[in-house]
Amino acid sequence: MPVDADPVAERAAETPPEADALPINELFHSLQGEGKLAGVPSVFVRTSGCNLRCWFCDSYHTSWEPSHAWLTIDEIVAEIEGYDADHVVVTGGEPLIHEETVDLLERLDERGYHTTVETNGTVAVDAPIDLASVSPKLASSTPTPERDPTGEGDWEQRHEQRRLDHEALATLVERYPTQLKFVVTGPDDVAEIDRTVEELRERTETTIDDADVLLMPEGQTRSDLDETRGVVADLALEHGYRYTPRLHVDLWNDAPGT
Ligand SMILES: C[S@@+](CC[C@H](N)C(=O)[O-])C[C@H]1O[C@@H](n2cnc3c(N)ncnc32)[C@H](O)[C@@H]1O
Ligand SMILES: Nc1nc2[nH]cc(C(=O)O)c2c(=O)[nH]1
Ligand code: SF4
Ligand SMILES: [Mg+2]
Repeated sequence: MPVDADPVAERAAETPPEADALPINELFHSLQGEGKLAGVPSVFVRTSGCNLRCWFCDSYHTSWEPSHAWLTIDEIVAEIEGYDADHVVVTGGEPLIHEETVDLLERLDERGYHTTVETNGTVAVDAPIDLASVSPKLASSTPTPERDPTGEGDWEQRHEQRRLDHEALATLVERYPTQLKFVVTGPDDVAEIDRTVEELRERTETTIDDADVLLMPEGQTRSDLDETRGVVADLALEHGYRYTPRLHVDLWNDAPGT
């Protein structure tokens, strides 16, 4: 359920409290829609704020136009404990730009939760993470002036400079069980996926199987996915990578809190 419609929002501070806190855009219970754990009931904690600006970002209100309430780590943990779930997905925005995300992950680990972190792979942290769900951003994600949803085009260069950090990616792959989940817009993306995976294999001792490389169709809505999912499934088959659906979009389209 989005924070705006949640009772927590009524208690939540609009400015950062003194205690350890995170800017939270939404906190809800759903089925993990993406990746190796697709279908698993999970609590989602969505932080606000991102260091990138993908033109296609399906969480516009955490990146292009961030909005949030400040919740203390205590409040977030209490809210999570109110659901009957043992999996927690920490996402954003980019959750790893906030130091306090590490504190949240430590508290969840102490309580025995399985944690997945959805990250763009540009920030390496040291935290108890059970699955690093890393989604490195390809050139096709860059907000060129024609694609920038605000029409300004002023994030193009910053996004381009930051989107791939091979050192951070290698650290994440070495530290955590990892899935590499690439958003695919079409066949032209595959060459950059091949190069990125190769570069990573050269930088790390850790084995990266093709089955750990997931191709996910770009699409914020069912009708977007109607255009992309077949093409991306065929690319996965052709190149030996894994396909991941966007189960939540198939089930609930682009409804918030799903
Ligand atoms: C909103 S992001 C938040 C986490 C992190 N910033 C990242 O990009 O990995 C959550 C996931 O949604 C994916 N995503 C965002 N917009 C998408 C779109 N239009 N189509 C498919 N996947 C998308 C991201 O690549 C990432 O795997
Ligand atoms: N159901 C559901 N599964 C998801 N897996 C990753 C998500 C994300 O936004 O990070 C997401 C999401 O927003 N909803
Ligand atoms: S990195 Fe993630 S949250 Fe940031 S703009 Fe891209 S998809 Fe959105
Ligand atoms: Mg999402």
